[in-house]
Parts: sequence; C-alpha cells; structure tokens
Amino acid sequence: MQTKPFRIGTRGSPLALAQAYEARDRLMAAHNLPEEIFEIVVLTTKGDRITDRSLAEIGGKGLFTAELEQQLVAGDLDLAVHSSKDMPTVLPEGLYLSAYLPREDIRDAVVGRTAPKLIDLPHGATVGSSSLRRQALIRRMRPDINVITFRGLVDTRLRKLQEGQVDATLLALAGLKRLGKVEVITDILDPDSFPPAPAQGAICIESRIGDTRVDELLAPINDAPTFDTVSCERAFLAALDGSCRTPIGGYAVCEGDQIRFSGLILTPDGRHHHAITIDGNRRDAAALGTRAGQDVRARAGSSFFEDWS
Ligand SMILES: NCc1[nH]cc(CCC(=O)O)c1CC(=O)O
Repeated sequence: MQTKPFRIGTRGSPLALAQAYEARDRLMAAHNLPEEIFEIVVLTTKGDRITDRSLAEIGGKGLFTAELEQQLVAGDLDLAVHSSKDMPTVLPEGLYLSAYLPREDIRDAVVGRTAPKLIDLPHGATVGSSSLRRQALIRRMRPDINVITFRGLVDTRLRKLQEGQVDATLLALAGLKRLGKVEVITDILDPDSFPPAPAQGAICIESRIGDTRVDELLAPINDAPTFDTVSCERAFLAALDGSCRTPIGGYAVCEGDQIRFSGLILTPDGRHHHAITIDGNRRDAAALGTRAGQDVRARAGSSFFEDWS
C-alpha cells in the first residue's frame, strides 16, 4: 500500500470526531500504519450551523453531508466518516458507502429527570426530541406527553434537561456510549415497541466509486453483518422515499446466512401505523428492505404520507 496520506473528512461535533478517530484507529491497526498516514480534516456543515430549527424544516439530512461530499468529489478528501442514520438514501453521483464499522447498540436511551422511564413520567410531562420518529413513538405510548423540538449537540440537550426545560429526552445509546456518557441513561427502549431509526448506531465511510486505493484501505475494516443490516434498513427507507417528514423506524438482525427485518411507519400523532416483519437470505438484504418498504407503502396508501401533519 502507498503511504501518501489519506485525508479523512468529518464534522466537528464531539460525536463526529469520536467516530472519525474510531475509524482512523481501526485503519491504523488493520494495516499497521502510523498516525501520520491519516489526516483528519474537520468541516462545519450547514446542519451544524443551524441549530434552532428541526431538520425537516431546514431541508433534511443532506445538510450534514453536503460539504464533505463536495470535497470528496473534488478529491480534497479521500474518505468521509458519518453516522449512517444521517445519510440521505440518494448519494451524489460518483460516491458510495464503501464500508461500515462494527455496529454499536441500535437502541434509543431515555435520559429522565422527573422519572427514569417514559411510562412513569407525570401526566402532561414535557419531553424534548427533534426526531419525528421519536416524537411519534412517544405520542403512541403516551398521548398526554407534550413533545417539544430539541436539537443541538448531545451536551446542549443534556444541559437543557438539567436546567429543567424538559422532564426527559431521548438519545441514541450508541452516541452516548461513544461520548462516554452512559451514566446519564435512566432507561433503554425495546426496539420492538420503540424501533430505532434505520441505520442507527452504525458508522459508515463514504468514498469515491472506483478509488481502488481507498477500497483496499477499507476492505479489512468493513463489518459484513453491519453492511447487510444497514443496507436492508436503508433500502426500506428509500422505498418509502426517505422523506424526513414521515416517522419511520426499523432494524434488521443477521443470524447465520439469514436476515430478519422489522419496520414501522406511523403518523406524527402516533395514532396510526403500519408494521412489517420479513425474513430472507443475507445475500438479498437490500432487496428485502425494498420489498418491506413497498409492502408498507402499498398498505398505507399515499394519503398516509400527506394527511396528518
Ligand atoms: N441525528 C443525530 C445523530 N446521528 C447519529 C446519532 C447517534 C449515533 C448513531 O446513531 O450512530 C445522533 C444523535 C442521537 O440520535 O442521539
């Protein structure tokens, strides 16, 4: 392998940096390469700059990735490290998700101030979350809860909680683990009643199609079960058009050469939903996710995606 430095792009949030360093450390270990071979390049994205409105309002997931992708296409970066769940289902031409690191825990965690569990919060309690999926799932479980938009860095959200702005908030367990903050967690939600976002807990690497030097670099750190489960989940999202405006949850699990996917779409008020569980061969992971999405979409009908907001 050549030893010209690899430029690794990342956002500058503490979580993004932790993920970029994890990817770099795995690359160093897999190839027995020194730190100097990797240069971590930190970019600020539009999604980082605008923190007072929900993602759906300001234009969706691509806001966290556009700057990194422009530099990948231009050749100023060799790879970019992302949270897979923040990745749009359609990538710019010439780029692809070339590797996935071994997945962290996929579940959502509760950080409760006035009660540890969502079911025990006082009547009419306020919960902060800007995720449409989490908002809808909370309302399904507890229609009396007042859900307010709550964006920003993990530390900002925890500070707002401490200040008493909300009774509880929800965060991805994976992010809290990567930041070394698991001690704030008061409950962990069962993925069957509270499905995570597709691709939650998985770090992916985006790079140029046909860049064999980078493909060879990444091959030994790619985790096959994560690649298959996330490909299945992202195909589900894509079949439902991945719009930021529909609450969508779902996760896949591999066992031997088999994969099982469970997915859910719901209305923002949490009152209506359509669910699916589907099994197949891991070879067909993406096709399975597509079929699950098409099935749910057909059962829900087009009005499901428009009528409720
Ligand atoms: N949208 C923000 C985001 N993107 C990825 C994670 C957590 C880490 C992961 O799921 O891999 C988070 C924070 C959160 O949802 O609490």
